[in-house]
Amino acid sequence: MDITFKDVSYIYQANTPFEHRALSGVSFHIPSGSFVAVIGHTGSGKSTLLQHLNGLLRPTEGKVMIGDYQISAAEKTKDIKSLREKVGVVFQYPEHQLFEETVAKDIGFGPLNFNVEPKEIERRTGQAIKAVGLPEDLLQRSPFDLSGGQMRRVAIAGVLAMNPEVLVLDEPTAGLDPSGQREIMDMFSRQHKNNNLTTVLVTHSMEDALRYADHIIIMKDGEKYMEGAPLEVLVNKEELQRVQLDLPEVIQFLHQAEKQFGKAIPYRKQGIAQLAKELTAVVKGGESHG
Ligand SMILES: Nc1ncnc2c1ncn2[C@@H]1O[C@H](COP(=O)(O)OP(=O)(O)OP(=O)(O)O)[C@@H](O)[C@H]1O
Repeated sequence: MDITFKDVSYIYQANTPFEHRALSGVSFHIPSGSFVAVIGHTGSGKSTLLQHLNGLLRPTEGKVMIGDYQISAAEKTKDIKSLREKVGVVFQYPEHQLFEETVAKDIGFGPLNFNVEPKEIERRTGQAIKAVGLPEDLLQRSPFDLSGGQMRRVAIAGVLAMNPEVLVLDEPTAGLDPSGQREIMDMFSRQHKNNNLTTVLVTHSMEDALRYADHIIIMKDGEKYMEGAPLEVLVNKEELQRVQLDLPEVIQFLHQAEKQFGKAIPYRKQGIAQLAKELTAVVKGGESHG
């Protein structure tokens, strides 16, 4: 589904002494099928922005459009329940929301709420647990007997079992070990491609933004600071430093190599082995030319 923000502002606790403007005049368009990373310093408004995507928050000013749904302060959104069926949100630390007696019931909770038939719930539950890389024999266990990483996967499986068209991910790998982080992000990337999803990821990892996203939105103090293709936005050291963000490590490395060997190696998301080859060629080229 296409996602459009038109001059969206959001004020927490408006008209109280605690009023806080978390978003100011934010506009962007995400075409259906995109994988977008939203990055920005702590408090820049990323989570607030995400919560507009399934109508959990309504803009104080402006308008959010998701497919045919419109969310604004002025009008009531038609059929918000069906919007929530289509937009799956993985909140930060989603395992804190597990509560059922069995893993199967937790994964099937969302579809059950949307009146999906029991046979279909069973089918989706089986599919979702496999998708997150857990064995089916965990289905009858209590989610509270599992490890933290397994609980995270169960919570994610619950979102996948809704068969969403839009996947909204708020730092979904926070607190996992590095191999778990990579597995989960690769799984989201597969889901995105195989199910033709529109994915919006909030992350503090510049590496993940570079590796997985095809479009980047950078937030600063509640405003959109920059947006564009990863290889335009994430290579701009000065602009990133202004919002206290670092270049992704691979870009830092290539900048350093350029300083050292006097020749730039353009980054095109080539893998480590290919980069090593290109770097070797630069080093050897340097040697052979004296
Ligand atoms: N319920 C709330 N009431 C008042 N202010 C809030 C509320 N939730 C968030 N804020 C404020 O709104 C601003 C934006 O918060 P938000 O959580 O969207 O930022 P963020 O970029 O997601 O931060 P982080 O990276 O730390 O998760 C912050 O200044 C925050 O303190």
